[in-house]
Amino acid sequence: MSQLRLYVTTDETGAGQVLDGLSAALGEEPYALATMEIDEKANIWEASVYLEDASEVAALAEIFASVLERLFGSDHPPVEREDIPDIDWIAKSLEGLKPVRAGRFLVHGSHDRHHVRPGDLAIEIDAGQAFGTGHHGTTIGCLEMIDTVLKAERPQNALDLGTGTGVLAMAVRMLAPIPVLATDVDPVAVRVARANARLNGIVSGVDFATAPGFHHAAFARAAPFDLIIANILARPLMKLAPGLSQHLALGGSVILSGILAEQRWKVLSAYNTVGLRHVRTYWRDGWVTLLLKG
Ligand SMILES: C[S@@+](CC[C@H](N)C(=O)[O-])C[C@H]1O[C@@H](n2cnc3c(N)ncnc32)[C@H](O)[C@@H]1O
Repeated sequence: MSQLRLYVTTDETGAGQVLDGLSAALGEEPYALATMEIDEKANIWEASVYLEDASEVAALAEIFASVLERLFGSDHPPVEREDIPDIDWIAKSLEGLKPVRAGRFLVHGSHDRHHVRPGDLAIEIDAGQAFGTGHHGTTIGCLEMIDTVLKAERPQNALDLGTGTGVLAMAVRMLAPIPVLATDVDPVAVRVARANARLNGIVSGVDFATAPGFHHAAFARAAPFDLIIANILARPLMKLAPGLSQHLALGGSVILSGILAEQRWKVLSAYNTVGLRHVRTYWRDGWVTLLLKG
């Protein structure tokens, strides 16, 4: 809904007096809409009232003028009007999300399609109800690690545990035409991931399932996995270590993220216990992404 602003420009004392006067005249509730706009450098003080219903503007302007007359006499500064256009705040916040490069991938919002260059593996994701726009250090770490692993290996299938927006499952699928199982404990994330895959032209090859950990029939059907990626937090990752190793093919690769640098030894120890060895670490913004081998 667009807004209107009625305001008067005075000095600091005057603006304070006008706000007090408006407060008394309008009562408690509308006063919530009365504010002070200050440009201290230019010494401009504006007492304003915002309203959303244009039909109230004449009545409000009259009240405003009577407050000014009482304070400053008939020669008071004029009440001015500003029409404030509608702003799509969601679109505005998306504009702030710049495209992210990680490995050969470019993760971008729909507003940034023009940044895609020939040769980019472009993944389009708009910020929404699931984690994974590509901006977090853990997602970037996983994308870098996926790129590294798929340059060196040819896995026959993959699991993306905690898929969020589906960004990692899509990344795998863009580099390797293999079946991918993408799961999340959150049904909303699964719905978002499925929609994102379709938006990116991935209409087959990725199975989505809502599941906490490994509790879903889809795992039994698809396991063992040659590549498992899990960007969850350190504590759940440690709990998932036995289940994860049971679903990993012999010699398979595991990418783990969501781990703060200081937590990495505990996570590595939990995975050493189930027979995985550490191969590589990627650091980003205080987060680490680990590559392990079964
Ligand atoms: C940090 S986000 C990662 C999203 C995306 N994979 C990425 O890398 O940007 C973690 C996701 O894991 C999901 N999750 C957390 N615990 C889980 C569990 N035990 N089993 C499956 N998914 C889980 C959360 O709902 C969330 O969507």
